Amino acid sequence: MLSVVSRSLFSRTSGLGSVRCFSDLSSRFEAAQTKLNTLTEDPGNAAKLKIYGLFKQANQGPCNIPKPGGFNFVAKAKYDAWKGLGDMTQDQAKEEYISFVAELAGADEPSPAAAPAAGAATEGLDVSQEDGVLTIRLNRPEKFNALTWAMYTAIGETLNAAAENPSVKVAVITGTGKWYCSGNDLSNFTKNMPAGGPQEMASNGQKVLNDFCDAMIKFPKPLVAAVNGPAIGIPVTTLGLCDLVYCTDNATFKTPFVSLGQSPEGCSSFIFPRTFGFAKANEMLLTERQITAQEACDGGLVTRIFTEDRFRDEVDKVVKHMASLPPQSMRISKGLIRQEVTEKLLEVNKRECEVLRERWLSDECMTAIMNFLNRKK
Ligand SMILES: CCCCC/C=C/CC(=O)SCCNC(=O)CCNC(=O)[C@H](O)C(C)(C)COP(=O)(O)OP(=O)(O)OC[C@H]1O[C@@H](n2cnc3c(N)ncnc32)[C@H](O)[C@@H]1OP(=O)(O)O
Repeated sequence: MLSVVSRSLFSRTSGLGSVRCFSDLSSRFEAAQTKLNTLTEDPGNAAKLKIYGLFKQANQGPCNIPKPGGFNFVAKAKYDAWKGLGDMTQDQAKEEYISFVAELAGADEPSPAAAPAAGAATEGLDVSQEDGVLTIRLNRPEKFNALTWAMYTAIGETLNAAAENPSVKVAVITGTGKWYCSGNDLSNFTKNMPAGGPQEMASNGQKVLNDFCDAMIKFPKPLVAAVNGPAIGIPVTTLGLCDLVYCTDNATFKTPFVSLGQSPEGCSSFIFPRTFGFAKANEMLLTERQITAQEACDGGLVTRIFTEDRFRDEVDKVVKHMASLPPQSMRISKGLIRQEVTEKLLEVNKRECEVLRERWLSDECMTAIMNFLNRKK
């Protein structure tokens, strides 16, 4: 019977590395070792063996010792924990070690992943994390999940925190109820009127939107949109900033910026022509035609379509699989895929927000907004 893996083993795997490295990964690895020593709860044998194996792999690479013989069950358990990591690279083992310690530390105290809880404290937003998957859920179904300024800010801050939190491997944005999101809450323009009047409101809105889209552009891990129903406006345009987009077969996509006296945002002025081609992009951005899930998938904006009854399970399968993969390789791969466009998207976002600031002060926009808000009177 495997005797309890001694705490001394545990402490041996958490001593500070003798070689002081100065790469980011090495310093995060060293910090994780320090963190391990502060845990107050014994994580159990399985966790200690996992830590041991990852520590050996991180420092020495694949297991290079003979299997212990006889009745030394602890030595055999340690050998198996190390050998079982196969040819995982030292960097991957460091990342896994960091993530696992963050998860163990999460049991002791709020990990940076809990920082998104701030998002959860935002009305209309639920933020949760499980098995490395951070879920940002738009939750104001009575308004078809329309986005308030506070929601934009909280989503951006949540993504920025998750970017630096090793226990978050993948982020998902989705909606509650029948709608994914009906876009910017058009009452934002009246509810956010500061003492400085429309000029100050427009400048504030410009920063809120710019920071929100920048957070999506810069997010270094897989960002997945789970489009659970119809979408209008910014939730449609920012799909181009996501790495994977799944939708239900009843989802529809519409971008009515011109009729609202506004202009494209979410980098759609750059991404849509390159996704759909100019003719189809113009049909969306200028004629405002609503397109179906199939058209969005055929056009390359949507990765895959699922029927409503299978949607959540199918998306869960994909995101949990990605969350189980080596995080360093995932981060590097996404960086390579995005490397040509990231700087460009930051520039495009800045320009689109500058133009929108001017649009929000225009008579065309104010008239359109008032017409919407007064339409039921
Ligand atoms: C920081 C600033 C960032 C700015 C970024 C800019 C982004 C650009 C955009 O997003 S443009 C797109 C904006 N969205 C829209 O134009 C959609 C407006 N809504 C509608 O057209 C309709 O409400 C509908 C088609 C979504 C649904 O119509 P339906 O008739 O089925 O239902 P209601 O109209 O009665 O809606 C139910 C209640 O939900 C409220 N609501 C829905 N969407 C919005 C919205 N975007 N803003 C504000 N409120 C919205 C609607 O007012 C109803 O509420 P009520 O019951 O209190 O009247």
